Amino acid sequence: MTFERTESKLILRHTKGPTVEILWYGATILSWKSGSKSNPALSERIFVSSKSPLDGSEPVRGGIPLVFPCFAYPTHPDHQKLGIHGFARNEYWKWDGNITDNDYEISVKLALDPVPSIWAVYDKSFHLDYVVTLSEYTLKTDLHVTNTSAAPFEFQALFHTYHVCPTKDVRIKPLKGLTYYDKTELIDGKPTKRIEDRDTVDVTSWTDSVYESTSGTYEIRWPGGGVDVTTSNMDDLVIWNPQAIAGRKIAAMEEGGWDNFVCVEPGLALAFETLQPGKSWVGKQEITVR
Ligand SMILES: O=P(O)(O)OC[C@H]1O[C@@H](O)[C@H](O)[C@@H](O)[C@@H]1O
Repeated sequence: MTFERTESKLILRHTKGPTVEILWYGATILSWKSGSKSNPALSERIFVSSKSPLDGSEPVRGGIPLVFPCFAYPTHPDHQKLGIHGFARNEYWKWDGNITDNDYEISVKLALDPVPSIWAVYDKSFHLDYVVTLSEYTLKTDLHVTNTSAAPFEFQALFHTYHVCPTKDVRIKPLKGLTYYDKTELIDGKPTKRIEDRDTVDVTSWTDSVYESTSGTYEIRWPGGGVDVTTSNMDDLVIWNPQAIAGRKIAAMEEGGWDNFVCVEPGLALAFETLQPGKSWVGKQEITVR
């Protein structure tokens, strides 16, 4: 078990072989190599476009970008100066310690506090902790939000996880019966509200769906593989894949990249969480290779 801090990233190494790489920029998880119980060979579980800059000039196109304090373009009056998905994914995070380091798991903490570039666009005082834990077949991400200001504030948060998979074959469940907002079909600029009637959801065409009040436990499967995702305090789930039609408009997306991932994004994406002064909130994601 060990971890290594370089100028650009933090690397975790589990004694059984799995590794995780976290960029200081955005605290973005860039890589998770893990085997599974049925196939111990290590393979990459997180997609990053080969065209993505990793130098802090723009958010990583892939990985697990952290979305805070607004999901998508801002709608809340407190967020009007923010860009899409807020600022957490495009600020440099700081090392905040090694929590556990044993044969079972290794766990580290990164932190983000307001800096002038954040104060310029957001006037709430906050503290973010990001705890990343690696065990043999599982990656856990915990985002802690603390209100360090004198008044309540409202926020959204989300793990924008790009799972490596064969896009045409991947299926996600259980989402049947849930209300979702389809952002690929706008009516008067608003996503179309639908009820999911499929047992399993695919991303064989351009998909940008925000599911409301989800179960918090998901199965992502493709022939010969898959992952299980469990979450805590993340009420909604976004399923996104741009396919060629929207993917070719993204400069940092490699040609055909959309064939190799699905974004399954647990978060608070629709309503806002209210946090009282001095209080903390924790949102969690746990991904286990099948
Ligand atoms: O291009 P970005 O800012 O990384 O966002 C990618 C996608 O992120 C998803 O979460 C949104 O639902 C999509 O609408 C958006 O296109």
